[in-house]
Amino acid sequence: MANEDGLLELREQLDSIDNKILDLLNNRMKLVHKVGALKAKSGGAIYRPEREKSIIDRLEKINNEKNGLLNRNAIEALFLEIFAISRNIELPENIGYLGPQGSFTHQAAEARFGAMSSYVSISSIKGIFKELELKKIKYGVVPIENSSNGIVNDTINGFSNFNSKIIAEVVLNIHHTLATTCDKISDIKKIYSKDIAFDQCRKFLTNFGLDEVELIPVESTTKAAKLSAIEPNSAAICPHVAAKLYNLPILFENIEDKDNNKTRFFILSDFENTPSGNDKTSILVNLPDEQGSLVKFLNDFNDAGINLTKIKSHIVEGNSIFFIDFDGHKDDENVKKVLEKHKSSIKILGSYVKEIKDI
Ligand SMILES: C=C(O[C@@H]1C=C(C(=O)O)C=C[C@H]1O)C(=O)O
Repeated sequence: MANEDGLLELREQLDSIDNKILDLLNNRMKLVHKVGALKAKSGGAIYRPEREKSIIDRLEKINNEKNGLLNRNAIEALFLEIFAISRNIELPENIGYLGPQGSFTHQAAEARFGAMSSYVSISSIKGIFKELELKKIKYGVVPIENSSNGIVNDTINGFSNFNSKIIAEVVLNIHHTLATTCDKISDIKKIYSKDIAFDQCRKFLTNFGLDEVELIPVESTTKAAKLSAIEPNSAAICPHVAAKLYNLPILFENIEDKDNNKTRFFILSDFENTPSGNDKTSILVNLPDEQGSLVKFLNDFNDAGINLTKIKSHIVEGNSIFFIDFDGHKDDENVKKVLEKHKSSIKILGSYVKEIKDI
């Protein structure tokens, strides 16, 4: 009983702290509302990733100085949700993601825009670029590359044909699950998934004798979960969110062969970020078909002290183009000069806060 009394007392203290947190959050939302009104007057962007990053950096620093119990991940999880709710109070805006519902892109969108936002599932990457251009959505979330399968061609094509800007990147660890209503692995007679996911889970399938059962490729892992949920003796290889969506029990988690399977996503919109001090820039480059043109181009970056972090070649309508990432913001003095010199062969896709995780 003495213990129980102690519990009641602690719970009273927690209740009183929660009441204060609620009051503080409401005060914060009142200020956010005023920021929204100012932005409405000036036409300023609602989502300011560089400001959000600087808030999280500041809070992490204070937390560490005070030996707080929270780590960066916890601070980020709490505050990204607060920011997402704040943005909805400033102005609710639609977010389009490459669907279907429960896809990894949906998961990436939720990681940045939180639970309260209004999401639209769009069935193709081109469709996302189109909806952005028509202003039917304010933000679009698309995959750009995966550590096992490389660059996503449809996204590069979208950048060549449309003018949306990259305003943020999100890197997700990709985990697959084996989800099924079967109690035993030996009851599974067929498995639904996307062909890429079968490839990424080969070892697991062989080790559990599942390479002999029928593997049925479908267009999405969400569809795989949906089909398996209603079909006895079947299973799905799908993300956690997709299994949850169809109440499909998860038999095994993290069944992918490589445990560092990551996908990088871009958040697209119609505005440009101001520098945050820790940015990356992405460009598309279409160089003249002459000897040494790529070497000369890259040398100019080197001479300006710019660190190139990625270069991938890609074919668009028979032309070879390069997708390049480098450290820095397009408005940094050294970057500006190089971009200006090559402006006829470059398309700037956006400058955005660099994610800590990389692929
Ligand atoms: C309130 C603002 O708008 C948004 C919400 C933020 C917040 O809740 O702190 C921060 C940046 C913006 O994404 C702002 O720009 O200051």
